Amino acid sequence: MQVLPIPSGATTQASPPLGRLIVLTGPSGVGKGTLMKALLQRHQELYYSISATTRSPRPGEIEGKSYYFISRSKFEQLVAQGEFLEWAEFAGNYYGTPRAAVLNHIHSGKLVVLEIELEGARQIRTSYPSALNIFILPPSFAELEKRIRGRGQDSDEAIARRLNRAEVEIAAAEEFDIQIVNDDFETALGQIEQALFS
Ligand SMILES: Nc1ncnc2c1ncn2[C@@H]1O[C@H](COP(=O)(O)OP(=O)(O)OP(=O)(O)O)[C@@H](O)[C@H]1O
Ligand SMILES: Nc1nc2c(ncn2[C@@H]2O[C@H](COP(=O)(O)O)[C@@H](O)[C@H]2O)c(=O)[nH]1
Repeated sequence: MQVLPIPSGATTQASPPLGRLIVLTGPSGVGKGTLMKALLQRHQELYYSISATTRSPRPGEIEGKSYYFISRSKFEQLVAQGEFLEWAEFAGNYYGTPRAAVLNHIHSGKLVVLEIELEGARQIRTSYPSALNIFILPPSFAELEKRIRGRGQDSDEAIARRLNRAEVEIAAAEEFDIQIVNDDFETALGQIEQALFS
């Protein structure tokens, strides 16, 4: 399995600095996407990997910007072709990180950020030990449920599936390099910035 090199800190003209893979994971509804959006607004040098999914678009989501929305058969074909860096089934749909774009940006020296669920984050941790893995926690389970419901974009059934899965995901937080509680938004964002840039 291919392992991404870690930036050495020492750079020469012959070998430009290599980028790094950053993974943001945590339960659905904890605020990963909102944190990611704010991070990308503040740091335009970051490259955000757009995932492929078999989930239907939510109102306002844009093809090629929010996700690449594809059929299950197309997704399975891409899996068979080795086109994903990682992939997983979550709450009844497939999600995956397109491999080529991520590797190209890493090799051109970018910090590449992924926002993915637990199983995919575990795959990245195994395949790319040099990746920085950040786990986002809610201040409480009740607040997590409030946020998922308040988002108002999933059916009751989808919310129930996500909350069931959230218990398993939260129990895995310590597997990752850094744990950040997204209680006060600006504090959590500052902690992510500190992890990335200091
Ligand atoms: N610190 C915070 N305090 C209160 N609400 C928050 C906070 N951070 C995010 N939220 C809200 O929580 C809801 C869920 O956030 P978001 O969609 O970013 O979660 P997510 O982890 O990306 O979910 P998913 O993994 O399902 O995509 C949104 O309505 C968002 O505005
Ligand atoms: N393993 C992967 N998980 C991904 C990817 N893209 C998004 N996700 C995660 O899926 C859930 C559900 O997302 P939603 O948009 O339906 O709410 C959430 O935890 C995302 O972070 C991916 O490429 N691989």
